[in-house]
Amino acid sequence: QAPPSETQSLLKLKQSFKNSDKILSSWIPNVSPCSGTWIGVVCFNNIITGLHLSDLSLSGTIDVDAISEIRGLRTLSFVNNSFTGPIPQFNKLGTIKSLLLTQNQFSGPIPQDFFSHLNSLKKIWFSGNKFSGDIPVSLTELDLLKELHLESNEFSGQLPNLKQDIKSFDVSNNKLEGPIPEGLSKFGAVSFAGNANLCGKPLEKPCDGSFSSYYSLPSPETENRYGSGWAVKVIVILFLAVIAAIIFLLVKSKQRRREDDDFSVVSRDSNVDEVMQVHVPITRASSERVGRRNVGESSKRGSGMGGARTGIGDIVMVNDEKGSFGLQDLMKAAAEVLGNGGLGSAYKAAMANGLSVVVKRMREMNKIGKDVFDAEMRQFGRIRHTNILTPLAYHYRREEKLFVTEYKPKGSLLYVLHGDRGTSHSELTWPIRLKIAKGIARGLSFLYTEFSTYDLPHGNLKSCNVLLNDDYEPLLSDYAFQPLINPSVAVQSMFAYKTPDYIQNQKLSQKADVYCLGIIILEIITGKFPSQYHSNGKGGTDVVQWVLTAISERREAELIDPELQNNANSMNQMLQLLQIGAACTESNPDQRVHMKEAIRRIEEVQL
Ligand SMILES: Nc1ncnc2c1ncn2[C@@H]1O[C@H](COP(=O)(O)OP(=O)(O)OP(=O)(O)O)[C@@H](O)[C@H]1O
Repeated sequence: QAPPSETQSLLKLKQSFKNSDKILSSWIPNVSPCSGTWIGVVCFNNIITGLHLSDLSLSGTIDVDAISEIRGLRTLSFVNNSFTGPIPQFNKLGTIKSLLLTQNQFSGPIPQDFFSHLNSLKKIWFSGNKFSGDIPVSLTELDLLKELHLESNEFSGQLPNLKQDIKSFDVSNNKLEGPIPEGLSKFGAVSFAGNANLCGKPLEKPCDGSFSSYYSLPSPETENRYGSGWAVKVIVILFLAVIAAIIFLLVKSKQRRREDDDFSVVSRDSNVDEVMQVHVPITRASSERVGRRNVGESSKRGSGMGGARTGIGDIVMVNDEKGSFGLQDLMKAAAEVLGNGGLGSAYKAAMANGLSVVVKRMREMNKIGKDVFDAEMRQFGRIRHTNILTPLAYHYRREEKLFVTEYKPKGSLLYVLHGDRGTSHSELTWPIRLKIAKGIARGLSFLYTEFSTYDLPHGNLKSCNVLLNDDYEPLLSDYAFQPLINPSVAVQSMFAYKTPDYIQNQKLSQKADVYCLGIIILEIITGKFPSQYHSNGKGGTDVVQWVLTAISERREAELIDPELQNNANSMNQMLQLLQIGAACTESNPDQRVHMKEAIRRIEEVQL
């Protein structure tokens, strides 16, 4: 039991939030916060060690005094909520190790001495807010700091000289300027991208004379040694280099403006944008409601200027097994909105040559340079496996990337399992469901070889990312994206980040993919929509908990989808698959089966 005073503190904290009555309805006085029922409260040996209040749409104020009364608290997460205003006084929480505020609307400067008494801090994630002003210099005092994520804010000024042994670092997309301190130059250029005035290693932009104030001027001794003639030569060379850089940038920006214009048809069609706000993941009818339209029709600018100037080069084909197409073909295609997922919006384009494709506008991949993106896409384009959806083409712009795949008329496993309960659903017999489970396992086995060095060879495995061929052979999509996506967005939109591994310990390994596989298996066998797919956990069935309880009470048979009842002879095999799903969703990743073992066990299940 947690001390009663700490229960009171949490209830005080709850009061400080808006709308918490519903969202934190599980926080009630007569039940211990460590009973396992209080949403977001993490305990170890009945000591409250973490508050993981992510993805809950919380807003209002945060009663930091109440939090400071919880003595064992080490992790505080408010990731992806709606808090606004200046940073709360978290600097009162002297023993905190992880402070995660990513994706809120916090704004304004952070006091320079904010971190001075937070000596235990290891992880600071403030990305995706509106923090401004200088990055606090007191960060340099945090000896234990391992992860610092400040990307996508409005920080300005110079980077402090951080000398700690930081493992994960990102300040991209701010307004920082000046040289990158030597201790930080070990991080890749993507960690600094989107700051127009940063210079030095690892950016390709050397610090020129305009930043001379950041460097010590040559000492009189050096002056004497080389003489003033040497200084004049350096100044002339620098001057010429600056002129050359300006000409280069002018030419580049002209080119970029042209690329932007070329793509105006697809990316700036205001009507398409408007309807793409609607999230329509399950019913196919929803796309029909939105209606059909020729994408090129609604934008004069696009059908005119874009059409005349663009060539096939605007779309880069990485796999031409279905034939080649260009931007013009896409512009003339009839478009239907399919949905607006976490990584971007998707629409179907039916081209005149009979080929229908899905164009996915990927948001928040702006960390990636064109060359790296091109190399990744070409690697994806070379994949040939029965259970993997190979992309056809891509389009790269700085602010937006498009990803084109073949349209699969049967839709996703999510749609077939839970969508309009039409004929497709009744076709989901036990043999078909087992075929789907085995196909998913084979696709994963392939990805685990092809992307074996990735932390997350899939990373976004869920039933809407399992498409079905006409014969129900499954095809995995949206795989291996993690290295391409801005971390703050990955946290919000990739399903691996919704696993207990990440929610409780902010750690991700290949075991997170195993957990996601487990959810799909339980979904296939129970026919239930997993509550895990909702970011606030509301709606659907908590399949993991339901299966765990039923197995411990030896009521497994009740879990099988009633629509599979007439496959009674295969009951043992269904229970065998259910047990694999349960093993994959074991909450402790160390005790969870490995992907290889899970795949082997799925392959063993007989009809
Ligand atoms: N190639 C495809 N053929 C047919 N339907 C597709 C195809 N690709 C995606 N879809 C469907 O279009 C809808 C929108 O897809 P999208 O990938 O944008 O979002 P999502 O899968 O719901 O979420 P996320 O972005 O997290 O993967 C989904 O229902 C998906 O199953």
